[in-house]
Amino acid sequence: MSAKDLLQGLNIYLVGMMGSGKSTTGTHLARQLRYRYFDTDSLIEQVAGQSVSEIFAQEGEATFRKLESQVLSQLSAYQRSVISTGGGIVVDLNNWSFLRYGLVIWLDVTPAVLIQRLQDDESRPLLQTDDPLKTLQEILEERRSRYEQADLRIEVASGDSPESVSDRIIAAIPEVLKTRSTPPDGRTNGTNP
Ligand SMILES: Nc1ncnc2c1ncn2[C@@H]1O[C@H](COP(=O)(O)OP(=O)(O)OP(=O)(O)O)[C@@H](O)[C@H]1O
Ligand SMILES: O=C(O)C1=C[C@@H](O)[C@@H](O)[C@H](O)C1
Ligand SMILES: [Mg+2]
Repeated sequence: MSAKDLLQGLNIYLVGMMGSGKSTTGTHLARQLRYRYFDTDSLIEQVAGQSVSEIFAQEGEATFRKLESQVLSQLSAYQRSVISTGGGIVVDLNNWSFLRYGLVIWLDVTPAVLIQRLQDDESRPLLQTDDPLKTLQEILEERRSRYEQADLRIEVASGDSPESVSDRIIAAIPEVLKTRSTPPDGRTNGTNP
């Protein structure tokens, strides 16, 4: 049976640090699985009528996080969707009750690779610091235990293309589904962090 058939419509949530490739890989993965594709950052921008950076600057991070949780809760009503999340979605423990509706996949990328991808990118408000590499290292250490709650961890090296990452996710799905139990209400038994 194919990964798509085995999934039976289960959503896939991509989590990981900013720049880990959630949005880029997510579009490939959705295409390969013939799933819908959603990106929580893009949906927040549509709802707010502002960019992520503008929301952080004008409303503050707390407002952004509230919008992020709202968007995530609404997405859990869907099936057959790949959902690329914002890098910080794993921090609020309440968000895990929604992430657990699907299969949670952590794209694990080292800060050294992340910085190569993001160094000229001004669209990540949390990285507008004097030492973005150090900031990435600190944020990763703060969040690592949350990312580790994912059903699957995919280590991504600097030469791995988004297509190859998507292929590896699809190849791993049968094994991950075997170890993931589903109670009668359709939600998973995963232990929240
Ligand atoms: N596997 C890859 N190899 C090389 N470059 C990549 C890869 N995946 C993503 N990139 C590049 O890295 C940058 C960040 O990728 P992307 O926006 O997908 O990250 P993200 O995880 O969605 O970040 P954020 O949490 O900020 O939304 C983009 O310029 C993208 O083209
Ligand atoms: O890691 C983070 O906290 C963030 C990642 C991005 O996806 C955006 O959600 C925003 O820039 C914050
Ligand atoms: Mg993204």
